[in-house]
Amino acid sequence: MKPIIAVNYKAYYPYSFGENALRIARDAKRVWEETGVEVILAPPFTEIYRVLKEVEGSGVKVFAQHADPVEPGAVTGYIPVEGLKEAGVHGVILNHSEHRLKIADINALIIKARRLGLKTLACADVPETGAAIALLKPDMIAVEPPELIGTGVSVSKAKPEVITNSVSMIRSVNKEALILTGAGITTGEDVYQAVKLGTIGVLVASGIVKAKDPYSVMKDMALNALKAVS
Ligand SMILES: O=C[C@H](O)COP(=O)(O)O
Repeated sequence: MKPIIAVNYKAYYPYSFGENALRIARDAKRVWEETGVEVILAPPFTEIYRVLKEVEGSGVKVFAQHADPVEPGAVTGYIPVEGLKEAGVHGVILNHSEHRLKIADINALIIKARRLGLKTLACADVPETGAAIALLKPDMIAVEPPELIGTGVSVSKAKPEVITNSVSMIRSVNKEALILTGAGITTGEDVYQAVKLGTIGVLVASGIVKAKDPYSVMKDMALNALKAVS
């Protein structure tokens, strides 16, 4: 199975927006072409259109960072899944630590996304919530200890037990979901360890989005992920 590098742009300024957002998209396309690793980009809502255009024709997938548990209609400022589908994304991140959802809403959003043909990447803070969310059958689950997010101290090195426990707890209730991890991942070595510990890839933000050369970081992560699965 191909390893996955999922890049959450978050809303870093100026890194996540405008020309910078496009640069990361071009870099991702190059990494996908050169390594065949599955690359997922999650730009801010404002950048979805141009990032999608930039990666068109490649294997790079574009996800939204969030969807609101609302039906389309008089819901000013909210983003229903139907709107994301129209925007052309391939999938959506749900329940990120910085944008949490109630479990009932995660369930409803996963069901709706599936009906509309969108993939779901659901996040959890600890292995136990990862297993609870696994019962809802998202396509992917990323377990990320919130205290390590954005620190540059990787979950693979600081809390490897979070990864191994996540894998065993999630697998006890769901044999199919793709398991990712994240928080503080900055190097290829971090990715190598995460995959060796049982995941199929990582969800990364600052280590790529704020890097001087996002291409080199992404490429190193992709090559290490491949080395770990071989
Ligand atoms: O969605 C990504 C995670 O929150 C990890 O963020 P980070 O790579 O900046 O630690």
